[in-house]
Amino acid sequence: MSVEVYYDDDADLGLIQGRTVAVIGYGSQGHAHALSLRDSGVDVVIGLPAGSKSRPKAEEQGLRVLTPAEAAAEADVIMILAPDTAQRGLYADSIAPNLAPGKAIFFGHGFNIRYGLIKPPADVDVAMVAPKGPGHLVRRQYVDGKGVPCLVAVEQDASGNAFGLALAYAKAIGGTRAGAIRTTFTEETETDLFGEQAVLCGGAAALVQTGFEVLTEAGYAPEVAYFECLHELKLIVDLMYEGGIARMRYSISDTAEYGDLSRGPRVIDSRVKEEMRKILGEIQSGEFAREWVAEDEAGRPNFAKWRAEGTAHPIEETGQKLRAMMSWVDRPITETA
Ligand SMILES: NC(=O)C1=CN([C@@H]2O[C@H](COP(=O)(O)OP(=O)(O)OC[C@H]3O[C@@H](n4cnc5c(N)ncnc54)[C@H](OP(=O)(O)O)[C@@H]3O)[C@@H](O)[C@H]2O)C=CC1
Ligand SMILES: CC[C@](O)(C(C)=O)C(=O)O
Ligand SMILES: [Mg+2]
Ligand SMILES: [Mg+2]
Repeated sequence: MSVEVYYDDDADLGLIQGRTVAVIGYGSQGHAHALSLRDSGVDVVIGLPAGSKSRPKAEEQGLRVLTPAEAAAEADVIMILAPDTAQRGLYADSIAPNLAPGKAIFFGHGFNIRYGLIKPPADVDVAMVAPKGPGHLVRRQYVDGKGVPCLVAVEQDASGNAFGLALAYAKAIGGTRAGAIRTTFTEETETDLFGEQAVLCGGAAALVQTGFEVLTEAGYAPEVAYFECLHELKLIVDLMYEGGIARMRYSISDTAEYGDLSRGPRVIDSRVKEEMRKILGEIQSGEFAREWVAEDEAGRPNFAKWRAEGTAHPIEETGQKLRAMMSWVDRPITETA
């Protein structure tokens, strides 16, 4: 592999155990980082606004909860795990006034640093520890004695040991058990945004909805269309996840494989690839970030409209009815470990 990968033996847990870490936000990532840091012997304090609905959850887990400003003032390392759009205001109001030389500010995603929305002073370390999985899986893996691979990056090395500190943090949440890959804020941010827009969320959701529409508009039963376009996707993705596209093709019938090889490139054709390049260009130029920040500042009118349209899509009603028949779909991955 051409990337640098670091494991438990490369990381010194002592570097983080001697510090107080403020985890700002207690959602998907925040709860996983905070609980695993604590279980790794790190002094943890949670930063949440007074009215936050996450407060009772953190307190029930025995964590000390302060306001973001109070937590940032106490901490040596401040991990920002609030929503990306909240981070700029949070930083200006609560974090920046409580930074001091020698402190470190950490992120779980590089958006605000990459697009210059947060500009920390030169005398603090700026690093990222970004698990490549949802927070609930990060926590579940840690509890099981395993880990989710992490991306680790340093944007600013004021102390001279920012990378060591970030690796220690990754070890404390189980990341170096699986492997921590060194990257940059730019690479993590741009690839993360591209992946979620073009392939994982945007691309996959549009593919599923469009396939469902083509079948139902042609008169096929929505229930049958749901099974073919959404339900079985998990089976196929699980095969790819376990052994790549080759493993999936090995497992399916020859009829399916011939259809895949001969028809797939007609669906995802050169026009789609060109559109993907355009989307990547908008991410690289900052156009997407400017659009999203403006949309958020305007109260998210398009976001709300598109979200409502997605919820009203006929595939959702069909899916709700069918999932009620599936006794095994009863443990959402959002359940706390
Ligand atoms: N979801 C994931 O699996 C992944 C997320 N990331 C990154 O991790 C970061 C956190 O995302 P995620 O865990 O999904 O976020 P969530 O939306 O799950 O949780 C956000 C948390 O921040 C709190 N919060 C909201 N506003 C503020 C504020 N102004 N100050 C302090 N806390 C606030 C929320 O409290 P309340 O309950 O009151 O709303 C909630 O506890 C993001 O940068 C994201 O890109 C990276 C990899 C994967
Ligand atoms: C794929 C979506 C993601 O990038 C993630 C869970 O990694 C996100 O921003 O939520
Ligand atoms: Mg991601
Ligand atoms: Mg993302």
